Amino acid sequence: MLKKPDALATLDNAGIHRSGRWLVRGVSFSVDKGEIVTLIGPNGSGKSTSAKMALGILKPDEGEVSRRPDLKVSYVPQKLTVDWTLPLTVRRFMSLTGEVSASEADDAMAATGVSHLEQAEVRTLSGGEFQRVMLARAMARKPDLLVLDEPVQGVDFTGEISLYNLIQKIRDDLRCGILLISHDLHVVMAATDRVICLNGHVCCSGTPTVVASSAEYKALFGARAASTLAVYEHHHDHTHLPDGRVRHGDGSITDHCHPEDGHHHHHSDPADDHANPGGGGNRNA
Ligand SMILES: Nc1ncnc2c1ncn2[C@@H]1O[C@H](COP(=O)(O)OP(=O)(O)OP(=O)(O)O)[C@@H](O)[C@H]1O
Repeated sequence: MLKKPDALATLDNAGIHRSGRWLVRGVSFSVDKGEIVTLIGPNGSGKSTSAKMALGILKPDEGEVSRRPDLKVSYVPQKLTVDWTLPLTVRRFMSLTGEVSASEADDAMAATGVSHLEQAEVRTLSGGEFQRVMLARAMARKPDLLVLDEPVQGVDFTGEISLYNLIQKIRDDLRCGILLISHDLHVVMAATDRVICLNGHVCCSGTPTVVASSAEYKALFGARAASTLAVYEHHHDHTHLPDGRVRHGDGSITDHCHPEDGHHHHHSDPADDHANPGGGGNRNA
């Protein structure tokens, strides 16, 4: 594979062999500077294993993995092994490893909207607050490559949309590459440049639209899944006022948003509508 000058990490035909079997094999993809790459695939399909090769945590048993020299990576794993019975404030948690200065921690907490939680105990945080703190901690290190393993787990879907917006903002601010492992087969964030669909090997890859319409994706997940691969888009069609009322795009104000106005729905890419006749990729349907 020809190495691209902007590539931060490149997997070339990489495989991991454990306990007498290949966990993944023949995996090739790269993450470039400023790019968001999303890994999808069923449970056990090798998403985390592939991400760990990109990070350099796992060495491939065949094929090659290369990373830009001096690449700074931040990794938010799927699970943390921390003894949560110990009291630990968000502020302390931000700088546990000692790599982040107080002002870097301040900036990151402000960017992810968790400054007000500085003195809160980490174990008391809600799922969404915890994910934001994890993101703040990862971005404070100003990585070139940020790897997020299922960053929206335990987050409701309005929260998901705002987390996805936040991830996009981190990419834009830091100009870093982001490798995102998605917990949801059928929803990828709109800002994803490339989707890699894994099933022990790369099943198919490309833009979200290309992946949704590929025969391999349909064979793996079924035609129904293919017709519902939705792409998150955040439409600012109304704003929530502090008193709980809602101001709509046309300026009118109501007590709450109408269920039929598209609020909290996942919209598919308009360009994708032909592939998506079943209701605009609305996961609520
Ligand atoms: N050290 C190991 N030894 C043996 N098998 C392993 C090892 N690590 C992972 N596996 C197996 O490799 C496969 C791929 O695991 P991986 O965690 O990469 O999948 P995943 O796609 O991230 O899954 P999930 O969506 O469930 O998080 C799984 O079947 C897992 O049980």
